[in-house]
Amino acid sequence: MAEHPELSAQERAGKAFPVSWDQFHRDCRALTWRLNEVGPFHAVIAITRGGLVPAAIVARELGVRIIDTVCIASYDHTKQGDLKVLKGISADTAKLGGGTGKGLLIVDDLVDTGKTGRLVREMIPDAHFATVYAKPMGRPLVDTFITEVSQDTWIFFPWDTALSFQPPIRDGAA
Ligand SMILES: O=P(O)(O)OC[C@H]1O[C@H](OP(=O)(O)OP(=O)(O)O)[C@H](O)[C@@H]1O
Ligand SMILES: Nc1nc2[nH]cnc2c(=O)[nH]1
Ligand SMILES: [Mg+2]
Repeated sequence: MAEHPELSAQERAGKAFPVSWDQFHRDCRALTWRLNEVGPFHAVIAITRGGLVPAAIVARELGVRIIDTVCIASYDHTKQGDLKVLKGISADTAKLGGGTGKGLLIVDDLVDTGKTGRLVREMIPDAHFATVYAKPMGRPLVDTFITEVSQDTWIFFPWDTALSFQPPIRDGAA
């Protein structure tokens, strides 16, 4: 990853993994089937912003109505900078997790390098950490995930993309 610092993470990734709304919903439901065996959970904590969408689906399926956020900014589109915690978990949620996060479920869309996940884990080490997708570097940080993609893959989420014309494969389309 560090060989071409001038390139964005997406440019270094090379491979594209586009995910449709339909596929994402399906993968979130598959994630919930696994989490249902681990819970129950007192609350769901979404790592914003990407974690908001899976958190809504997972919380609906698990019947959890207490949803909190940890707001972290790092990637400026596709370049990762220093992580900034803009908002931590609320005092009410921290109390539900006994201070260490026991019985709390952290949800994010993906782990890549694992930097974001590691930061949140440090805040509440006993919480369960679930993501929909995982890349090898971040995978050891996650307790439950659905699909692993290679480190050189960039995942395109449906809220970041739109339908557009693609040239035929014969003419050089990816
Ligand atoms: O494992 P890492 O290398 O830390 O990367 C994973 C994080 O990167 C993305 O968030 P991003 O910082 O792009 O913010 P966003 O969720 O607001 O889009 C993604 O949603 C994860 O939270
Ligand atoms: N959309 C998106 N954001 C990321 N942030 C870190 N890795 C990724 C990725 O593969 N896709
Ligand atoms: Mg994110």
